[in-house]
Amino acid sequence: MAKIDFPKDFVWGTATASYQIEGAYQEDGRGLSIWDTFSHTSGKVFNDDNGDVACDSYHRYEEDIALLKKLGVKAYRFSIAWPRIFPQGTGEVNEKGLDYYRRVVDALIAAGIEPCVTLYHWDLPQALQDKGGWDNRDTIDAFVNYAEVVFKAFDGKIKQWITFNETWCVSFLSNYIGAHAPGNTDLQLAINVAHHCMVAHGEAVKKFRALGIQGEIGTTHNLYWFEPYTTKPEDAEAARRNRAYNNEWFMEPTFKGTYPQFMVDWFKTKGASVPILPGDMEAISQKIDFIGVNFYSGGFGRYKKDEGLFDCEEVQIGFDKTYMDWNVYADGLYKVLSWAHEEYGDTPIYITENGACYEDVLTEDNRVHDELRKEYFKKHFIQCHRLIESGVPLKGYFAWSLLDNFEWAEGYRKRFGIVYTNYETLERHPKDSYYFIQDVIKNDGLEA
Ligand SMILES: OC[C@H]1NNC[C@@H](O)[C@@H]1O
Repeated sequence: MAKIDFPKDFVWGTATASYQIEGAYQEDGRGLSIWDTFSHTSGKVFNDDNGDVACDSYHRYEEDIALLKKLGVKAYRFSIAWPRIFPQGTGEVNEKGLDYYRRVVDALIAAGIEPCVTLYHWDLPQALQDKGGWDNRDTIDAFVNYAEVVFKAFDGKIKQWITFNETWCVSFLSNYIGAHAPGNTDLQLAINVAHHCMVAHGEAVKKFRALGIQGEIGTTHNLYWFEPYTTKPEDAEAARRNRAYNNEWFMEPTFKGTYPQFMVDWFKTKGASVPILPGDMEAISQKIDFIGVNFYSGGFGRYKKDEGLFDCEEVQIGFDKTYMDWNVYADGLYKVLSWAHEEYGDTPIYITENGACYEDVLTEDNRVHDELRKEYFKKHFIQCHRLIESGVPLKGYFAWSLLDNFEWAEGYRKRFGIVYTNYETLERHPKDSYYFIQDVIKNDGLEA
């Protein structure tokens, strides 16, 4: 065992999202989001769980910030709920909604913690969905209007801005696979949504620059590492399509202003095409100050005719699995970020989410001995160090998540937190993984 050291300026943080932790879904003028509608529709979410109360962070944010301070993080990534700022998506600003985030941001700064804010982490105002949501290009302007109000309200206080979280989830998971809100299952619709979200990202970056807002802006994509199970060309092609679904489809437009042609051609065979208007690709590929990458897993696959969207089937090769049935594939983190750096250049990278879900047991003395989650973090920290050593501009890491919270369609049964949330009492109890990360931060590294 030897100690591996991280740079002193490496940014350690944790991440959450508004709908998953805040609760208070009708408080202080908040409008309904698509996730209120989806979770209140029976059968959509495990156990018909919803985010009405969640972790009640709307009222308990000071407890959360005390946990962050004790953890020793330099930054805290959270998202702003668009429906708190614009209950109807556009129109009248709800000052009480802004006031909540003013309280959170001021408390973080007082605790010496940098706020890192995601503008869109999936809670689209239902009023906009009623007019077509992200399929309607008007939503692009509504997003930029919302972004401008928030940029101006927090200019000089929030210095790291993320436009979108996981545009793949907003588009394909929510509008083709249908597992997330609003729950559509149409490939062309999903491609439209992905495109309009990326245009909205670019237009918000242009607005950020035009207003001269202090700080840095980027976006977050969830990248996945997926390799061919054999050296057969058909397996390589199938795996490449499956990987590009999460990766190139979003990274190519963001950094090169074009869609990957092999995927455009593939989608054409499925009867779908990208609704590009003049200026869209130039907007999408606005220079960004950093790229956020959420990484959880990866795998291996091979060609199988008519299997899924890409004639590709996953091959199980014996990875350990998390409670989400995701492969524990830490090498995949090294591979995907090395690939991103090689393909897209030296834009600084932040891992804006990484973490694992396991079945946690709270002991009589309110401890959670989550050895598997500690192992997961340790394996991925080692890969982060390997990436830095290899010259990849990895600048920070945000553990998902600070708290057990509303895990979307899985409801509350799936726990990702380094702090256990008792959903009956809303008490928070740091898990062993919290203390593990606290040590890593304190010592700028770990024994590996
Ligand atoms: O599934 C775990 C996380 N993945 N990325 C987006 C977050 O909102 C999820 O909880």
